Amino acid sequence: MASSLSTEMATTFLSFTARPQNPFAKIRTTVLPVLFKPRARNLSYKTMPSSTHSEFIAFKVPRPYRRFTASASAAATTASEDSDLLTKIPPDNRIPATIITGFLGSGKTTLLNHILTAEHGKRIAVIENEYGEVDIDGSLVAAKTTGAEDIVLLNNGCLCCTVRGDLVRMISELVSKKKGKFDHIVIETTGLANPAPIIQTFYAEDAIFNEVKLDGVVTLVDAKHAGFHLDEVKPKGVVNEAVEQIAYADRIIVNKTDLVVEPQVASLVERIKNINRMAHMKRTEFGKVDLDYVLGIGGFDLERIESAVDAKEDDAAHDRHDHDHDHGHHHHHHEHDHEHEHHHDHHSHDHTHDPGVSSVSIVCEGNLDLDKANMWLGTLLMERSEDIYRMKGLLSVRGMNERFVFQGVHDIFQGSPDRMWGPDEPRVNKIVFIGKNLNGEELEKGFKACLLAKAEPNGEFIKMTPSFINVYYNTISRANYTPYGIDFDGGRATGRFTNGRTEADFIAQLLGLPLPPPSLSLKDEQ
Ligand SMILES: Nc1nc2c(ncn2[C@@H]2O[C@H](COP(=O)(O)OP(=O)(O)OP(=O)(O)O)[C@@H](O)[C@H]2O)c(=O)[nH]1
Repeated sequence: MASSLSTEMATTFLSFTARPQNPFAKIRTTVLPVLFKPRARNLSYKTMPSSTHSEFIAFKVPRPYRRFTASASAAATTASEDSDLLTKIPPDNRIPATIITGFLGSGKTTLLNHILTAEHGKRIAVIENEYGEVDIDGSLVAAKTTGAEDIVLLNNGCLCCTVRGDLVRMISELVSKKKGKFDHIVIETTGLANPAPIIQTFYAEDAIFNEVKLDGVVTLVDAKHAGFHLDEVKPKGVVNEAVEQIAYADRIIVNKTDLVVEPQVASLVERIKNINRMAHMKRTEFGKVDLDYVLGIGGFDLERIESAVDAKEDDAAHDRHDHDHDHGHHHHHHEHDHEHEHHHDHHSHDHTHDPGVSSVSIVCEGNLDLDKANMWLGTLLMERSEDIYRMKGLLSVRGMNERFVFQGVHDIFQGSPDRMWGPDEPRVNKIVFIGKNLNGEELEKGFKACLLAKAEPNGEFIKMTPSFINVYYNTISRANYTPYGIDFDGGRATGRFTNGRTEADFIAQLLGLPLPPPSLSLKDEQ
């Protein structure tokens, strides 16, 4: 039972990968729509009209997509063996793509050249985005003889704005014409690019999503000039690209360290950490890093989540109250630290003077109630998806023997089961949020409210009153699967959110009426 249940959860979580047609669209959530949009069973992908107040997407993901959202773990495959769903998760064979970003002059092209000239045996296709009519960087990038199969230039606009469509076309063309001839795509953005829309392109566009997976975002930071750009106060509504580029990074390279003294680098590093605790950071001169530091990062980078959270805990232990007002801003820079029940429970929150962009991490032991988590996350994304730049985490879900890992970029949410929890391993949830004006206490409170009471053992199902019946909606909580209905006549899961008969069934029996039909058998006109 546990394994079919976990498969079902996994399937539903996997299908949370929403790919809105317009990544700039204000709010779209991958979670809540399921509660709002009934009868979506025949849709492969549907967006409600944008004129309605809620731009929800409801979709039932067709099988082929599942393979792409899962980083198929052995555990997931094993767990699915006796299920009619996800019986086998094929390996993710999509072509990895790396985005190299960073402010003007930070060393992107230098790093790219390093990648192209190094020995790594990979055949790399490069997409170079140069803003302006004349292709300057193109001629600076190591030529084709270096091993890059293709260097494609997009030089009539910025990738994140005007030429996003070109990027989609270019990647599609690369894939359709040259598939098999290269192993990796590297995209260098302009120095003024906001990475968010570029990242979203990898999820939002079917043509790309089905063939290419985003491997990671690498951000170069100029050790000498970054502070100045981070300080820059932009007009209301205008993003500070330097901050955004750091916030979305999976890897941060603090470059040009030869131009500054150590304390300057150290203070910049601290500042970067306040914006993004999740990314791994390295200091370099002329972008000289090991190539596996920038290529082959892998979407979830779980180790990073764990170490980000752990490092944060260490920091918090050493420095419970850290007040820092160095730029005359009235930001209350402080650490919140809450010890709850035992030492694992902790969240931390950094406020910085960098337009309110900061990281929040939550660590707490316990098992999640999926209905509650679904609702909480859905509501959170509905209300705050614009401000939540990135989130990553690993969760302990009731009834699921595997760790559930997820990541999100604004309203895009993607997750899959990971390895099994160890027999004696504490089931600790770890989440990191990066975003604007995050309230750590509120996030922690919301998350903790989704945990089961400690008395409820993992995997035990409690008789539930059917507050709603949920079969066709794309949600984690399905009433048409075991163990629901185990006490019903014939032990069938009938779409009743209960072990057996519902109040309506009892009333029907008392009145001598046939039992109300389970929602599974409802026709549209019913
Ligand atoms: N001193 C020093 N110079 C560097 C380093 N890395 C790159 N440079 C130089 O800095 C200048 C800009 O480097 P690029 O690699 O072109 O930077 P970029 O980020 O591609 O620049 P844009 O395309 O303008 O955004 C070049 O002259 C590089 O040689 C470094 O670590 N130290």
